Amino acid sequence: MTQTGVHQSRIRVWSTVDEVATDAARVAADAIIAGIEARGTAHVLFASAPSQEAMLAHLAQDPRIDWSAVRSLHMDEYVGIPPDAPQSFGRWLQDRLPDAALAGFSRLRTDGDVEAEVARYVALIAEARLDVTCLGVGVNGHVAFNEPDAAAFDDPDALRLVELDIASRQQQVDEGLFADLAAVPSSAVTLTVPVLLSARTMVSTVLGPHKAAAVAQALQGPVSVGCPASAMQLHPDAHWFLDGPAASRLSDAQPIERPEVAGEA
Ligand SMILES: O=C1O[C@H](COP(=O)(O)O)[C@@H](O)[C@H](O)[C@H]1O
Repeated sequence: MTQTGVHQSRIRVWSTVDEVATDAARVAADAIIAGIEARGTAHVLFASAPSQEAMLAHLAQDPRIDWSAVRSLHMDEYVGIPPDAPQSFGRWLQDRLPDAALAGFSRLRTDGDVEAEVARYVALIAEARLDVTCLGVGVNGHVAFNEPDAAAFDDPDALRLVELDIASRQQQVDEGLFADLAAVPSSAVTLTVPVLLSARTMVSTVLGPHKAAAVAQALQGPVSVGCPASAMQLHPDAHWFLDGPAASRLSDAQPIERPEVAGEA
């Protein structure tokens, strides 16, 4: 697939991180509430990343959400990381979900029998009807740990063991999560692209100038495993929430809402 600029993704650019986060959380909340209204329970897939911090803080405080009716899953985990390590994606999410959501949070543990844990999590995913995936994009265009040229958009597996791209590992250092490259695990388990995209709604929150190239490639480049985030062009209900620096390399190839510009909302 090499289509470019013909997709229906909604792109909104805001001036401040708080505005980005507020808008993204509102759309995620609407999808969660719709899931609860339709089926009594909503299933949400969360990324565990700094870009998601403010969005999740707003979402957690949304008084419209009955968190006891929300089933939360996460996307990926480093292989072998201790469950209480601050870099553990499962711990990151556990620390940020509201208390009422914790009973419904299924954590992916990789500190024991990884094969058995993958089988357990695959079964959970198979049962889930995902209402919304909340994610960001890596500097190299990865989503979860689906790395450029290693990801498959038609992957038959739901979860797989992957080696991390050097750019992904360096990103973790640059974000202050690990002291140096040697400290970043080299492998992880990740939900695959078809699973991420199986949610009814995609809420992609991307911040900062270091993401500008990946955002432009994802939204205005070809749909290609060279940029795994470009798969979102194929999703019928994908929403992108960007700050100005992250959006700085986008052209006007498709409509971009810029409510941060007075009078243009
Ligand atoms: O959703 C995701 O986004 C992050 C990129 O966000 P950042 O906050 O770390 O800059 C990505 O690394 C992660 O794998 C993905 O799941």
